[in-house]
Amino acid sequence: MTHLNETHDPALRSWVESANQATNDFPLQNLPFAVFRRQGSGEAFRGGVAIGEQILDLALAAASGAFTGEAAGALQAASGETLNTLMALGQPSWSALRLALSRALREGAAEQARLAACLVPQSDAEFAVPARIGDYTDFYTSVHHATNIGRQFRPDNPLLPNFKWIPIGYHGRASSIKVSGQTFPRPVGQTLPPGATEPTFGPCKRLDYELELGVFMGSGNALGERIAITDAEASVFGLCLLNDWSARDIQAWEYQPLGPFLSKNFATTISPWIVTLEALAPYRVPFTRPEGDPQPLPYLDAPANWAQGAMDVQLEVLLQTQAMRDAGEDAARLSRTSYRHAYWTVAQMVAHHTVNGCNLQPGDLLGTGTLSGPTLDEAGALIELTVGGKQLLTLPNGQTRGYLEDGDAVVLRGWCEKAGAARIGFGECVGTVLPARQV
Ligand SMILES: O=C(O)/C=C/C(=O)CC(=O)CC(=O)O
Ligand SMILES: [Ca+2]
Ligand SMILES: [Mg+2]
Repeated sequence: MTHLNETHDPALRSWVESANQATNDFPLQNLPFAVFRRQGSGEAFRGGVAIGEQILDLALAAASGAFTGEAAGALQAASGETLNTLMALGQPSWSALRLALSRALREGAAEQARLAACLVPQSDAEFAVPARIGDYTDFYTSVHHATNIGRQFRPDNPLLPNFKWIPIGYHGRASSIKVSGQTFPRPVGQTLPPGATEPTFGPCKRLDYELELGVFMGSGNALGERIAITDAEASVFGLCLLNDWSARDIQAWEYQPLGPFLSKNFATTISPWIVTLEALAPYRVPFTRPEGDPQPLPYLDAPANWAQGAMDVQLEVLLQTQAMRDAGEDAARLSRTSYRHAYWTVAQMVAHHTVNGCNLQPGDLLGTGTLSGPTLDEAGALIELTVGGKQLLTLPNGQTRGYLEDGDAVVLRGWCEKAGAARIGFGECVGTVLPARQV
């Protein structure tokens, strides 16, 4: 599955000075992809790779003839308005491009003069959704989230018996996925007030976020074929941050028997940067299950999945209210966890999704599901942190929250760090709630 190579060497330094700062999300060992243009320029969007505080413009780099061979083909494929063409090329091409970028951005590289002319400061850039997302599926891979939220929705039966056998998911909505910076009006819809027998219509009163990672598919599979668990990771292009905004009161009324519908399809926000699985290789950790839990069925089981199927990605959620923004106060942290606690891995999600011959295509997006850790302060949604809105959170400025209010901005962050490896980060995923439209 994952192999460390020269691109992971923590001693590597870049001629882009800002990439060498220890706290930076985008050192030479990361090299995540986005689609960007200069803010307000009206230029075409094109692929870019983060390096320190800069973006290497991949269209300009391709035009400069910087690379040869497979890396040059991959660079060309990353020059368009979406990364789908690059994603479709497959893992050997992504890896060839990563190696060429790593070498060309290193201190002393012969390409420095040519590529220095292809840098755009991130502070001058605006981003787009990095791929044309044909389909979006959201999984439910955290047993802690499933148990906590199950207590709210199904007090008698919080964790349904299929959870430990099937990576549960629902088909989401691709059209309302937007990039970090998204604003959206509070959704309106039907809800059943407590004790009532008939629903009412109006603005959502229980608006929530969900802390997730998004999985961008690369090469995918043909209709009727399946991706074996042992091939699954090679078909994945990379990971981003994902906020699956959720209207809990709408959800509670509509979700049986077919699952979430209008409660989750009004907005989904993703981070601009996609961190490749190759960049995440140093942060792979063993996948574990509690003693006595079922062995996965054979199509969901592989030795490599146990050995290093999980990933230690640190995650946090922060909130900045309108009052905090007006007072110039930073966002306050609500919770922190790690992706390593997931009950199903990326490889299991892909193997399961395709086992019936369903085709995943380049640019398709899978959500991991809400990533809650084992303790309640590691929860990835307000419905868990506030126990259904009943135990209010107090923010540093004294404001309290059960669910989200208008003007609230939710910030997701992700990063990996440990001794002996370079720290790499995902940047941020920010979205802001606006007042509901007139109903
Ligand atoms: O347990 C339920 O009925 C509902 C669960 C969710 O709302 C979560 C969902 O979107 C999947 C996830 O994020 O884990
Ligand atoms: Ca979700
Ligand atoms: Mg959503």
